[in-house]
Amino acid sequence: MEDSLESSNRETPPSSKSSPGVVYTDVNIVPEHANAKEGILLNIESTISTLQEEILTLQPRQRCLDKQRREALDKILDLKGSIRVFCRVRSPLSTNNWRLRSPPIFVESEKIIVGSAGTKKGFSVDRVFAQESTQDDVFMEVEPILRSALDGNNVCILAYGQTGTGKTYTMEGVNGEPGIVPRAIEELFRRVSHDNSVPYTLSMSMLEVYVGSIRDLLVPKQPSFRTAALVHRSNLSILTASNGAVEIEGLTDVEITDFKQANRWYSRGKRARSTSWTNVNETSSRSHCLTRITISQTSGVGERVSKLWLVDLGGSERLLKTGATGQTMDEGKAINLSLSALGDVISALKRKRSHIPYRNSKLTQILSDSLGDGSKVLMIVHISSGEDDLGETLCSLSFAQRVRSVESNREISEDLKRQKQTCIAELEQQINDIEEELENIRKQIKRTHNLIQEKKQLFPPNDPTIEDHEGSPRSPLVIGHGEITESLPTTEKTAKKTVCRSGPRFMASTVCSRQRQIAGGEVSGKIRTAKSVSRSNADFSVSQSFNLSGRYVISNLKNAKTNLVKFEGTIAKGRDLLLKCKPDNMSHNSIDSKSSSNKKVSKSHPNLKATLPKHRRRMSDLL
Ligand SMILES: Nc1ncnc2c1ncn2[C@@H]1O[C@H](COP(=O)(O)OP(=O)(O)OP(=O)(O)O)[C@@H](O)[C@H]1O
Repeated sequence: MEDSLESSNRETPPSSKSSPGVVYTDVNIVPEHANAKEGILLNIESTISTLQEEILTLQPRQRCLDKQRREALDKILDLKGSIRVFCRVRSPLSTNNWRLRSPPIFVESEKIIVGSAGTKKGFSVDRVFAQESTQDDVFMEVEPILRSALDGNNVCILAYGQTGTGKTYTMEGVNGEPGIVPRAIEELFRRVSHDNSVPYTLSMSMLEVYVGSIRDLLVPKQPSFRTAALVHRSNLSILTASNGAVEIEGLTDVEITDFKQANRWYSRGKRARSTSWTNVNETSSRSHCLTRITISQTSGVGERVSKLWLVDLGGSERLLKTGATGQTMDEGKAINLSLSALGDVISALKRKRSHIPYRNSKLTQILSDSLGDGSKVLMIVHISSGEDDLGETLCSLSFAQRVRSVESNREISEDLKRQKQTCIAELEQQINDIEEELENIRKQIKRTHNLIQEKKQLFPPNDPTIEDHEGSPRSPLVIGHGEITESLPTTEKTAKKTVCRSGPRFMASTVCSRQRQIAGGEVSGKIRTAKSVSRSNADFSVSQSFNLSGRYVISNLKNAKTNLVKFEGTIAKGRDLLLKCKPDNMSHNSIDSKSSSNKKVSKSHPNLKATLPKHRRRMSDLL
């Protein structure tokens, strides 16, 4: 038997010993050399396939851990309560020698005691930030709720309080001490760029509710827009879908791709806010300012959209004290009315009333899908520790108490409180452990990806598919002059890039743009029939946005299709030729790649969320 094999080997002329998948372009290359190279190549192919399998085994674990993390976070937020109230105290507003008097406010970690006229009154909140608290301290407590927004829940963070007590300071911050909004955006980007398991798209809108009207703060300022835009920005109306989802007609919604860009938009919005001078604050906000970050994530089960509302409420004020007259007084009255409506809504939600009075103000109407079931609400009540502000401080704390009413009515025992805290601490530890393991998995996946890339670099970067496409058939492996050319050009990852992500992750088309692209004429038709004072402006913006995103998506799909045709053709040839060399490996690779690239195509066709608004304008191209 051995003899016969040996003799057959001896008898076989060198040329016929070559693999059908190998072309010798240099006549001087001896077949043994070629065989050795072929062996190396197959070895590399096999290593790549092992590495790819390694990634495939890590990914389910990653998903499983992520699910466990979400569940633990949900439990924490449930234990803490879906509507929470913090209180931030600042030094007295008035400059009247306040240091000489004893401050009327004493703070504990979850309680504020106000002493007045010989009596003391205690108010419980979820967390108190004393005067010396920093922006970091506040953000640390806020941060977990942001994770909840990334997990798909609607989240609402509101700054409430007497005028001049630091609401804008907490939300916006000042130079060198950024507030919650910029920090939250930065944190979202940090988390999103870290998480390679799900593609996210973020977009941003800003509006103010000013004396009962809604104004778009991000409306573009190009001269051609000016007249229409001025009308438009103060005449937005609220639309509520049958499932309760809320949208604001014609509100500018910009896709944000990184923190810097988002910050530029945020600065633009801040500049457009209505502020004026009052006795207590030189730049008093005369409106409620709402920043909305829309988070869309695409996973195997479809698209999930959540909203993060960051709200700097107008100051609650005693009109006499602020010295407001005329327009400023009207603004103050409007602010007070809508704050009272907000208190009613939150209180009704806490008491699980069947009727929630959302429609009593524009503010509560806008936030109606982000205050109720499944949403997380955080209200930061601001107070001044000055004696002169005692009246307002008591009002604000009573408001806080009302918002927390149900829980504070049945004060839980110390024992139960301790148990709850232990449980929360355990869950937090669990989350930390999970995040540590997730981080290791992410690193491992990244390392493996890099290794795959390194292995691939052993193949020169020629693109054999181009020649195939042009009718010059090419064998999958070309060995000549010591060169090794990769025959299977497209890996799972590059296929994914071509089809799904020809731009950076955040540049992926948004739900709305994709929806518009598919719904096409239907969308513009709907917008045209919508009642809007600046209808022509809205139409223009929408169609402009549609054309841009439509062209972008269509060209991507065309490229993807062409690449797939090339890819499949090459794989078929490669498979036929290489099956003889190493059938198992090759068939496995090619089938894998093919099915995964098919998946990418269907993935690039988004699973549309029908309830999403079709009228939002995307202006990222204007930046
Ligand atoms: N905790 C704080 N530490 C330092 N400075 C603060 C703090 N809180 C507020 N300030 C400063 O006090 C001034 C008034 O604060 P801010 O404008 O944030 O109040 P506000 O509650 O938003 O008022 P309004 O309701 O009138 O808009 C600002 O100059 C702000 O920088």
